[in-house]
Amino acid sequence: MKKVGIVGWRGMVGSVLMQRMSEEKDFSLVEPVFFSTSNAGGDAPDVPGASGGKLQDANSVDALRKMDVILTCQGGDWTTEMFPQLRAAGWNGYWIDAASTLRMKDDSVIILDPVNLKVIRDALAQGKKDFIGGNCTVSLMMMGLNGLFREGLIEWITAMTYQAASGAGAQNMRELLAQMGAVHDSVRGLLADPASAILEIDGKVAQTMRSSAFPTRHFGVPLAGSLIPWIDKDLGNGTSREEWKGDAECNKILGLPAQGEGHIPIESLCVRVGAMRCHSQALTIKLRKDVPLADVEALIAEANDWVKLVPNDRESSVRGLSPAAVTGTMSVPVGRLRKLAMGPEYLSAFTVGDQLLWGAAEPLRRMLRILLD
Ligand SMILES: NC(=O)C1=CN([C@@H]2O[C@H](COP(=O)(O)OP(=O)(O)OC[C@H]3O[C@@H](n4cnc5c(N)ncnc54)[C@H](OP(=O)(O)O)[C@@H]3O)[C@@H](O)[C@H]2O)C=CC1
Ligand SMILES: N[C@@H](CC(=O)OP(=O)(O)O)C(=O)O
Repeated sequence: MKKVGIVGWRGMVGSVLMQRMSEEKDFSLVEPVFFSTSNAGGDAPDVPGASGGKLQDANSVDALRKMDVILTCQGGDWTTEMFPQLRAAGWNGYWIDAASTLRMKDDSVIILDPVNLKVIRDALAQGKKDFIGGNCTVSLMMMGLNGLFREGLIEWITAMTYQAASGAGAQNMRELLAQMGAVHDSVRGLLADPASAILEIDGKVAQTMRSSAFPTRHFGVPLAGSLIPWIDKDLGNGTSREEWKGDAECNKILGLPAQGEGHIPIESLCVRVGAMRCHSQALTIKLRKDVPLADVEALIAEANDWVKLVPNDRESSVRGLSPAAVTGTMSVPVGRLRKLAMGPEYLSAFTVGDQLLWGAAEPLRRMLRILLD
């Protein structure tokens, strides 16, 4: 059995990964070895098929190099620190990672097997060893539009995103809830009185959100009752790093060139909203040709086991196409599909997905399964 070193298992993405690996009985197929950056020597978690044992030191090259596979959700800083040391020490195992650090390196493959299994298999055949999970927004968009990508029908895309607090980390999810609570607390009395004036309530809410006592340590600004129209670093050219990833990662996942012929331009405007762990995206798609809407729907619906076509009517959309409906599930609904007034090649779509499942943990555990096949 392959020795699989699992790093970052108690973090937010790691916990979801552990959950999914348990559900799918992945632990019984490998010899799992758990690592910690903070508690080496402590008790390893109990998992089906491998109980007991002690946590190994995630900062020890000697301990890590005994592994056949390293599966990490520990974060980019740890990858930056440990990955080069391990490879320099001659370690030749498989590296499966959630962090963005190595995604765009020539030697690495961005993994999303329902979309790019061929790219992954070709890379394995070439002896590549570094397999990196994609950005959550990109992976979810590609799961939803899998059928159109597969048929080569997409000329370009613009994505307007509505990204959940979880994408910024566990502390940010907590802060969003603290902000919601602070807003509610500020008008609790007025809300209890049915005769109170809505403009007074609204004024108090605005005052609370703008006050220095409002909990904004992690987001920097209010998110509850508001939104944040910037995610990740400022690249200095009017785009955010999150927006840059849309184009760069999507093309790399598909094995397409970074620019020029064959490249699919993808423009984004990425926005943080007060959802917990589901990213949503409004997409405008330019098709390479006029394809009947019924054919587009069929291609989307049949592309993989998780995409779900939502009829473009009010009731189906508000019930089935929201973070509240999708959170904690593997489903990637796609709806609001219609041709646009700009011409028969222009299509609108809206998609939602859990950014900790298909957006982060799931592609990693599936990559491990591919290695075990
Ligand atoms: N958040 C997201 O949406 C996504 C994240 N990723 C990537 O995944 C990586 C990990 O992200 P994420 O899971 O959010 O990181 P977390 O901060 O939740 O966890 C990372 C590590 O922090 C340590 N830690 C310290 N205190 C705690 C605590 N109280 N509870 C749990 N862990 C703690 C743990 O290491 P130890 O046990 O060694 O102390 C843990 O493995 C990042 O590289 C990120 O870029 C990728 C896609 C999406
Ligand atoms: N940046 C994403 C989350 C994330 O971790 O992305 P990446 O894996 O590309 O760093 C978000 O905030 O929603």
